[in-house]
Amino acid sequence: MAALVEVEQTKAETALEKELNPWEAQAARFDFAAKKLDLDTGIWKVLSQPAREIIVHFPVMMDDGRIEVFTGFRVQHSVARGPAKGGIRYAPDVNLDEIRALASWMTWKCAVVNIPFGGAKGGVICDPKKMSQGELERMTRRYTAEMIEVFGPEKDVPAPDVNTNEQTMAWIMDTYSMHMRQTVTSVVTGKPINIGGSRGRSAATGRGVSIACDQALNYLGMKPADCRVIIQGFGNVGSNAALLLRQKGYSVIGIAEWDGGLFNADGIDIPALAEHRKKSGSIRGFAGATEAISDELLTTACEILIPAAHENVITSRNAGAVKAKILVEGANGPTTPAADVILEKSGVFVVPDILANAGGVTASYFEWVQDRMGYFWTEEEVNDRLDRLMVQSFIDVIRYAEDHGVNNRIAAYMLAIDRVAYTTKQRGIYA
Ligand SMILES: NC(=O)C1=CN([C@@H]2O[C@H](COP(=O)(O)OP(=O)(O)OC[C@H]3O[C@@H](n4cnc5c(N)ncnc54)[C@H](O)[C@@H]3O)[C@@H](O)[C@H]2O)C=CC1
Ligand SMILES: O=C(O)CCC(=O)C(=O)O
Repeated sequence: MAALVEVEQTKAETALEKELNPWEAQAARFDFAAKKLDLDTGIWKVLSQPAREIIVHFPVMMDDGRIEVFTGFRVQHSVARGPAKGGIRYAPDVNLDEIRALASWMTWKCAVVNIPFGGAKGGVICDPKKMSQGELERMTRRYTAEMIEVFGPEKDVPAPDVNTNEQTMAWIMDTYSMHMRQTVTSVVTGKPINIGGSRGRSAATGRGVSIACDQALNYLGMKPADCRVIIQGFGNVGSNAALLLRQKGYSVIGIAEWDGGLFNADGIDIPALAEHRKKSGSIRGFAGATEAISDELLTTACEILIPAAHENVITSRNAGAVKAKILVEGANGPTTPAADVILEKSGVFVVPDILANAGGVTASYFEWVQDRMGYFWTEEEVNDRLDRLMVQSFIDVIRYAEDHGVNNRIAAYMLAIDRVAYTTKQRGIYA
């Protein structure tokens, strides 16, 4: 048994040197952190695989009368600490390895912020940009019906992720409730407020990212007024982080989107940009900044870089050119293990995804709690609790990094694995 771990851990160290897909990247970091923790071999085996993987192929009637068959996934990595929790994404390139990685990151993320959930993620292979609202609704409802035994307030609680939103969650909640013959609001989080959503949830991931920036600055002895910020992705996470950071006195000088970037050395008027995007559907053509090449913004001089779009954008190809002092990962898995090695050598302070973007699931936890007690908090109450939890989690990760002499990412994994392993052992494994 010990020999198996040694072989796997040597593999992990080698894997940290080359580019990996998100699931391999997760596994390499998990193995590396597990080795540092001297994790029991049996528990290592339990936590190195997802507990459940569900794949469904289901028909949807398209607007023109055609029948299309879509493939959907739900992966539950762990339910040791509570019901599985995690978002659902819609994109053409969704695949099982990606969903596996995202599910396991949810396990670690919930453990880092110490909320009573396990980890899951779902996805459907589709191109939402090419689908009507009606098609999206029918696809969402059928996907939910296929997952009716999988989802549940005590089993698995979905939330929004890339290309899904409050409306998607409302459809899931309604479909689930139809099958249960009663309204079950706590089956999803990230819902509209009038049907059991929480105040503060829609902006919570961006808010958490902004708190992570404040904490990093505090730790490094820097001030918001001296900070230029560049953000990749102006969706839920990126736009809310940008709005809040600007309010706090940071200067957001660059925004990178899939169809082009914007740059203004004096700072971009973010509320005006959000309004422009709402009206035109794109950040392009915004009068308050000059056009920039999206990929080049990742390596433009700034104090804080926030990838908030998707995985594997900071790789061994561009990590050496990153000029930011601080990398705050709004997206899940934006940095590859090979890039980690380069960033560490150049002294970039990394706030890893499983800490930096944990504000969303934390507010989801608050929403689930409020739904179950049927009593709702003010936005101020939600934000105060979120703030306290994010600050404490940041302190916990930094302390772990200092105590164990590891970087912040490995520290966050170690802290999370330690908590999940403890609970897994405590619950026992006999059926
Ligand atoms: N929504 C949430 O509460 C949470 C989201 N995340 C992660 O944050 C990231 C973004 O998620 P959301 O903001 O929810 O998704 P979203 O769908 O609202 O926004 C994503 C944005 O990224 C842009 N984008 C796509 N490809 C791009 C590219 N190549 N370059 C630049 N921009 C690009 C899209 O146009 C869109 O504006 C994902 O990694 C997601 O898993 C993490 C924690 C919670
Ligand atoms: O709010 C949630 O439950 C999960 C959000 C999510 O998908 C994530 O943190 O990656």
